[in-house]
Amino acid sequence: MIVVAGGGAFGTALAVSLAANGPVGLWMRSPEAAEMAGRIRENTKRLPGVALPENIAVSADIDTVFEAETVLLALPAQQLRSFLEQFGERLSGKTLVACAKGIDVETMAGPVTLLERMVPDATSAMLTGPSFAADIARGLPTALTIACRDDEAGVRLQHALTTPSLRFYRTTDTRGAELGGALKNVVAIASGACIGKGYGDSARAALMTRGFAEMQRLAAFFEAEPQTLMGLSGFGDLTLTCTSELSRNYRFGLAWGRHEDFDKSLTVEGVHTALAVARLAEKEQIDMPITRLVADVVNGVLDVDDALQQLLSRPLKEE
Ligand SMILES: NC(=O)C1=CN([C@@H]2O[C@H](COP(=O)(O)OP(=O)(O)OC[C@H]3O[C@@H](n4cnc5c(N)ncnc54)[C@H](OP(=O)(O)O)[C@@H]3O)[C@@H](O)[C@H]2O)C=CC1
Ligand SMILES: O=C(CO)COP(=O)(O)O
Repeated sequence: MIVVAGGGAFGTALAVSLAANGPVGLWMRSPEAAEMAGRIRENTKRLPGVALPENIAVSADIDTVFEAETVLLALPAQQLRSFLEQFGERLSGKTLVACAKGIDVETMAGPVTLLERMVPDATSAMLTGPSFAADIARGLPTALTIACRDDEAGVRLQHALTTPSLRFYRTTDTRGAELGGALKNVVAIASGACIGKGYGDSARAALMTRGFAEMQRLAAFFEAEPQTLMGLSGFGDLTLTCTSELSRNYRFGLAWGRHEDFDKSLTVEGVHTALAVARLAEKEQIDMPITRLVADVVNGVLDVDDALQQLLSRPLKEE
């Protein structure tokens, strides 16, 4: 049986979709939340309004994760390392699929890299691509990427995870998949700020394009395949996240641009990823001005208005 570890919006939505194929487990860390979701068949805190099919077994017992052959790890990127520190040994030999989009601030590693380092004898993969939990849970058509270095395991996962509404494309380029998924969140914050500030759609298109150039530069440094960045996990997710108010990263940027508060309990992966990538880019001398400015605003070194102005007044150069 497949077990989804992490009962947030995304984990719950994936479990709902996978339930169309057969029984699936959903592990939540909170016994109270698991008990309630199991009883009323709804995850009211993280994915309200979506009924949980009867063949989803909701549990807070971590043994249900250890008993599964395939585990989808649907935790925020900054939580994955501590989860693996705690439980990694019990996950060896399994197929582990990271569903987080971000770069760990402490180690500057993406989710698959963390899995490979911390559970070396597992088969590590990543599920990514343009997809809102709300859309998946409603059964709307969604195309995703499954990235796995071991292509045979990738084929198995592609078939096991495909449902009538979720369609998986496959790649062995895990590095490109994790970088695209992480970096698009940073550009989405900048895009939200641009719209929130009232700079308009043309300015956003420019930001998205220059942001994509940054993503490609970092990916090239890590020898990721250029076509991965052009695909669902890069360009596809960048487009979705920079243009939809369903995105928390985009809405966080909108609030920045409007000088409004933002709900701190929401997961906004781009904030931490901007800090990690800005440090990495500085260390490796990679030109990533949008990421740098988002990180400067996060760190309180610049205010949003100054950051956007700096972007607009960069030296003239070739495209
Ligand atoms: N939501 C979406 O549309 C999409 C999300 N993603 C990615 O999925 C990842 C998760 O996001 P999402 O589900 O939306 O986030 P949510 O904020 O909805 O939920 C995060 C979940 O992780 C749980 N959690 C946090 N830390 C731990 C831990 N140490 N051990 C166990 N559980 C933990 C939380 O538990 P608790 O409730 O107890 O706090 C919560 O249920 C992110 O990387 C995101 O980028 C990818 C595509 C779409
Ligand atoms: O990754 C996502 C869409 O593909 C979800 O975006 P947010 O995390 O910004 O809500």
